[in-house]
Amino acid sequence: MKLALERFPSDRNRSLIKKSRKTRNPERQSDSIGSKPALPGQDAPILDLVRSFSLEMTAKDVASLADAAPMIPAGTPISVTYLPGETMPARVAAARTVKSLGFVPVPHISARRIPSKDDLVEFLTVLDGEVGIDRAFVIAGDPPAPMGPYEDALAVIRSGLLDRAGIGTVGISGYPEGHPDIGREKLDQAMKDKIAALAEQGKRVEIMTQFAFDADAILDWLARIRRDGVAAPVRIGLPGPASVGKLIRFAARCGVGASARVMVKYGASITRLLSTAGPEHLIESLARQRDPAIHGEAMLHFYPFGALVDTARFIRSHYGDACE
Ligand SMILES: NC(=O)C1=CN([C@@H]2O[C@H](COP(=O)(O)OP(=O)(O)OC[C@H]3O[C@@H](n4cnc5c(N)ncnc54)[C@H](O)[C@@H]3O)[C@@H](O)[C@H]2O)C=CC1
Ligand SMILES: Nc1nc(=O)c2c([nH]1)NC[C@@H]1CN(c3ccc(C(=O)N[C@@H](CCC(=O)O)C(=O)O)cc3)CN21
Repeated sequence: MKLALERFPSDRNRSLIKKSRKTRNPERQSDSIGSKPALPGQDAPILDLVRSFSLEMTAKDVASLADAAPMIPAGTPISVTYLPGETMPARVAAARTVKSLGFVPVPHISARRIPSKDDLVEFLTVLDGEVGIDRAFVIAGDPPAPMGPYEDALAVIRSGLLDRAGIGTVGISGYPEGHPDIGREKLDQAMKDKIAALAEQGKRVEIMTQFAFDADAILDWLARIRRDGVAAPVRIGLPGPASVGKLIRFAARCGVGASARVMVKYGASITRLLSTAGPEHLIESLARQRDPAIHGEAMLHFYPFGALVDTARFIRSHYGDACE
């Protein structure tokens, strides 16, 4: 906690930054008397949405997290993805780095990738003993069949092992655009079952969604799960700034829709694969259209896809006031 706070601009500097933001462009300021905000990205609906955002990293991103840390607010939850080909010690080391830099580690547990109960116990015991965690995210994982005893996220939750590591808040998945291999009814049922099982264990639940590019799909899905009685806070997954080629590659790999229509709306030029596209238009649309009475509690969860520094810089430069 201390480290990240120390890396923050001092209060004096912060007020200078705010002042310079306000006075940087007086013409734009006077525009804001009309319907347009003074600085895009710095008005209340957008800041409300961006505030309390979370991030994702892989075990490979440890070095870049140290570089990104000064730009990330202390206490930000940072998920550590459970990728194949990364070792358990590397995942634990990543969680330890997250914590030592003043953030909140959210290790992922990929049910289908856990070879045995002993492996899960060991992972959780080491996380508890060497890092100290309050949160985890439980996901089935991409393997078409389980590699060990856990068929899905519910099986990990029902194992009761999360208790041993002192985990109080458990993240589960959400799919604003559905899942290519799992039907909507099955996904809805799984979400309800996981929430019920976690409630029985006295755990807090947070839904962290698969990333998506389309504000309408996200808001429709949010409205639908709220109508179905799901009240848990939702972290809306969205990509950090990345080349259009990378966005399309990750979308294909993760089963996320990236139609030409949606990508153009997102602000990505699909004929320019090397150009960079960020989520600023998506965030703007979400902020303008969302209504807490319909969509419930919603925050943002950024997937940097290996570019943590770029994502942290993007958030700070576009939405600096949400980082205070
Ligand atoms: N949202 C994200 O960030 C990530 C999503 N995934 C994807 O999420 C899938 C499902 O994970 P959860 O939402 O936690 O599901 P879940 O554990 O809640 O399971 C929901 C239902 O789908 C079935 N199922 C689970 N994984 C499946 C798969 N790969 N293929 C076919 N059926 C499957 C389960 O048996 C269960 O009936 C993973 O398989 C993977 O494709 C994987 C990694 C990260
Ligand atoms: N169905 C599904 N499967 C997944 O594995 C998955 C999702 N969905 N949704 C998003 C998360 C985030 N995931 C990832 C996967 C890889 C990197 C990553 O950093 N990969 C490269 C570097 C990036 C690059 O290819 O340029 C690496 O070095 O491993 C990040 C996030 C995987 N995830």
